[in-house]
Amino acid sequence: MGLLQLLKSQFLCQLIICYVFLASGLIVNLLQLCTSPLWLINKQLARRLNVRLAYCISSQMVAALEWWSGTECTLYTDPKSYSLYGNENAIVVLNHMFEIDFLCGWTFCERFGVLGSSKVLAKKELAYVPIIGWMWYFLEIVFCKRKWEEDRTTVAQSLQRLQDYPENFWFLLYCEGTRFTPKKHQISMQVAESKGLPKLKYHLLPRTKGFWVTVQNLRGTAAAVYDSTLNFRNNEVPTLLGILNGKKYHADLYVRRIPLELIPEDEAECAAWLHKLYQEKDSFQEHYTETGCFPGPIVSPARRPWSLINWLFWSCLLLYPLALLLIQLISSGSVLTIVVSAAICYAASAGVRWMIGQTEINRGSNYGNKEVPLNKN
Ligand SMILES: CCCCC/C=C\C/C=C\CCCCCCCC(=O)SCCNC(=O)CCNC(=O)[C@H](O)C(C)(C)COP(=O)(O)OP(=O)(O)OC[C@H]1O[C@@H](n2cnc3c(N)ncnc32)[C@H](O)[C@@H]1OP(=O)(O)O
Ligand SMILES: CCCCCCCCCCCCCCCCCC(=O)OC[C@@H](O)COP(=O)(O)O
Repeated sequence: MGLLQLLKSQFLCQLIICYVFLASGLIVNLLQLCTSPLWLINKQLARRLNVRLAYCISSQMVAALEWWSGTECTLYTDPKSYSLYGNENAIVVLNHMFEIDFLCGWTFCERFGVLGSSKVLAKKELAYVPIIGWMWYFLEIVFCKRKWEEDRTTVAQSLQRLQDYPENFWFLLYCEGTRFTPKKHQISMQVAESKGLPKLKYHLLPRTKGFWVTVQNLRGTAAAVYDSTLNFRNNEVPTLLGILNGKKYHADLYVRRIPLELIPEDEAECAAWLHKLYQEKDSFQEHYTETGCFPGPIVSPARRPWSLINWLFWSCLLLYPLALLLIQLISSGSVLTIVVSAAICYAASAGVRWMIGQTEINRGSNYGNKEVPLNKN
């Protein structure tokens, strides 16, 4: 292990990174809150400001992936489509198998200049995660309860609000609705069987309603669906804790651009189209397992310095007062102040650990875990 790698694996370094993330995140959340009156006066300006403020938070996590862990991300795509990435609105359909798949998604957003504005159809529980969830509120992220009776109107309304969004955005949709586990896979394949659909090996059966409602409400707003399939080299199982430890991974992403006009408007036909798409995605994963690469040419965009610059900016801004505070604390010699400060540090690190826990599959929800009564036709 090299000296740098040893340094990266030190708890103190990770604590400092988390402190910068936490403190800057709360400052940004506060600034976002201050933009509230602006929404009434100049909504488009408020949106543009929030895109930049959100970038300050999400790009720190991207910097951790790209610059701290040195994780490499390779893009397999058609060079003709490549020039359109970042220059149009798009719906991104991604497989949901890895704890850091959202972070790899963010990395590609960063490389194509749409990180601050990118959106997702997210489970409601994530809205309450401090910093990220609060940031999403100001980004007009679409939340769902994963209860169609309630979601059908709220999701459609939230999507319609994006029709005049002033910046290009990518809208991420995990059609599987939850992360892959062997049990969820087994149950969803029972559902597939009962519906007469072919079995999938690497994906859960996609939930089609969210896709249909998204496509219908973003017609005329988004130009295409980016069908994206992600995998990691050497059967790695990447985690956010691994990233913080400085572990380097290698992500491969295969993206196909599908113009929105090609997607059927009728709900049943749209659902059948999505099922076919997932069968194709499954075959790409099979190809990856067998050959170690996706089909198609590699056109990888280089990482940009902005996420690193943003990170260094916040680190300089926040580490200096922290150092002063520590010096004052130690020189004060007050046991009570030291104990209280240690307790605050402990609470903050427990809070960050809880946030990291939100990304862990073994702490995931029970959605898709329950056997459903099947009507075999
Ligand atoms: C490459 C570049 C990347 C770019 C990245 C861009 C942006 C990044 C931005 C942000 C990154 C942050 C990432 C944060 C991640 C957070 C993500 C999440 O929170 S994922 C969870 C929430 N999202 C979804 O669930 C979306 C998919 N779900 C749907 O679309 C659902 O339909 C729904 C709208 C949520 C409604 O769900 P509900 O369960 O109520 O209804 P359904 O109709 O779906 O379910 C009933 C239906 O399903 C059948 N069924 C039953 N059991 C199963 C099962 N186990 N598997 C599959 N199907 C099942 C059942 O028979 C019913 O069938 P039918 O429709 O025929 O009646
Ligand atoms: C600079 C780096 C500092 C890092 C330290 C702090 C890290 C804090 C990280 C908080 C991240 C919170 C964002 C959570 C995004 C989780 C995405 C996700 O994958 O959600 C799962 C859902 O899709 C499905 O849920 P399940 O039904 O599988 O359950």
